[in-house]
Amino acid sequence: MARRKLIAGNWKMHGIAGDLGEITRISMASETLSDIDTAICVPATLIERASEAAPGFVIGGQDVHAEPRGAFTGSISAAMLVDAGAETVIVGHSERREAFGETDAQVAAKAAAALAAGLDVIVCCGESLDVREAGNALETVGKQIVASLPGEIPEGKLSVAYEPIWAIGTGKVAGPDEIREMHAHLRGELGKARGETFANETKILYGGSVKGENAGDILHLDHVDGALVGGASLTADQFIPIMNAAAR
Ligand SMILES: O=C(CO)COP(=O)(O)O
Repeated sequence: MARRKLIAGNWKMHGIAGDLGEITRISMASETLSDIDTAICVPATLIERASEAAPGFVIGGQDVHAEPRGAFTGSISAAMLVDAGAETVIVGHSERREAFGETDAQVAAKAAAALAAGLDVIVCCGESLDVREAGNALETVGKQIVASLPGEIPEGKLSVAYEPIWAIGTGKVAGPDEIREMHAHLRGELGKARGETFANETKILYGGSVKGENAGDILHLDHVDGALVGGASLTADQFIPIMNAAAR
């Protein structure tokens, strides 16, 4: 089954209004690549302006609260993201799991809230270097992703991003065999947990030091349906070559 590739950028805590030109340029390039999907997940402060700067281009958030409203200082609800113009959101990024202690169950609740508001969701998973070196990466990440999925998942609304923590922002990329093996394992686990149809339609993205120079080698591996890109999503000059590699 052919899954459309998704190239999603995660700006993390980078970007102010003066950087929106990068999104405009990325958006214009995406219009020429009709076979792939593209999105940029910006800081919450930029969602509305990025949506206005690039009409028709998918802008996303980087986190969402599981509750619809309430006394949660500093948090953003799914409805607020939609109101600002977001169409997708990342949940369960390892930086949030590590820095804010987010559990699989909390990630699943966030994903459920986002889906209920009509957002697409990218659920992240990935192992630490210790886990990889102990030989437990497949088992750990397989369990993590299954436990991070919400109960109800409308068709085509959820993607998974496999991001080995040791490859994020380090310039170290997982090897082709490691990526292929993990993605195949995750698809198998998704199949066992949610059925073959769900497993086959769910995009599994790779993330961790993806750049224009390595994207072509990663994006056409079996079971790799796109990329979640950090540093190289911050400028059009670096992001567009990754989009082009996906479209080849
Ligand atoms: O964490 C990532 C994307 O969510 C990956 O970041 P880098 O591409 O900067 O390694």
